[in-house]
Amino acid sequence: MKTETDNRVVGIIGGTGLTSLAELEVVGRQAAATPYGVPSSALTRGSLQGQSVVFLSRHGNPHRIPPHEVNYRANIKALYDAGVRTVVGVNAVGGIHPDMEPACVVIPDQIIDYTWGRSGTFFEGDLENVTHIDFTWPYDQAARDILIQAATAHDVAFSGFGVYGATQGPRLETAAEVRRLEQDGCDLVGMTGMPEAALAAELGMRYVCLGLVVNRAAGKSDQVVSMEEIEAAIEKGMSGVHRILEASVAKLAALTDLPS
Ligand SMILES: CSC[C@H]1O[C@H](OP(=O)(O)O)[C@H](O)[C@@H]1O
Ligand code: HPA
Repeated sequence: MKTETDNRVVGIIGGTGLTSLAELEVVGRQAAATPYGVPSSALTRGSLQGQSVVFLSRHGNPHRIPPHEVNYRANIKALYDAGVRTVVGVNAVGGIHPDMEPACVVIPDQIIDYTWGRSGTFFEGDLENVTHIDFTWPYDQAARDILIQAATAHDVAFSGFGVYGATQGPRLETAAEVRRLEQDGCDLVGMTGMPEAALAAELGMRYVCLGLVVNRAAGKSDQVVSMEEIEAAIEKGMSGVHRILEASVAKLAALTDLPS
């Protein structure tokens, strides 16, 4: 597996419902190691629509690692070391905004972090300079535009905006917690968006979230959240995620100027 820097390699982090990428023409698998430990899964390098891609399964393959125990630093550093400079984080999310119905794709533009106790920075220890990265726009706008164009061109129902509320999990939220998230301005809720996005930014990588709404958030429908509902939405909506990924990877790789 190549390890030199290659801006043209796109990293895809699969989440719930995406532990592997069946359409990837696999050329190699690497059990990577980093100073922060081992990533959640082996890195799978392959070709997607002719584009060089590295795939990593956030919760492991099979899915065994809960959101609060994911080694986000190892995942991002392993992708970086594999030459990835643009990352698509695929996330299952709960819909808070009325338009965010199950099986709808969402490409958020903002995030609020409610997680705690996670190792959320590469800047620690004996540093010569304390570093405070700019994080005004957590998701890369050029990459967002590419995903939005792909969703439009391929007739995938999507929302091209939204504030992702990142909660600690692994339990789902109470209805009151979701009301508070809504009052804070959150449109969708998930458990893994942070610190993943911030760590990618710390390493100067482009990062974008491709969300799939798998349930209405707690208290936002007549029913409580069930795994059956979530599995049905994944079954229905994941094909749209695959279509967007296939249509986007080459364009994402062509984004050469990395964010500062
Ligand atoms: C009830 S599913 C919750 C699980 O799904 C999401 O994971 P991911 O973002 O990796 O797709 C959510 O964050 C939770 O980890
Ligand atoms: O409702 C939710 N809350 C938090 N994380 C989630 N991931 C999928 N659905 C949800």
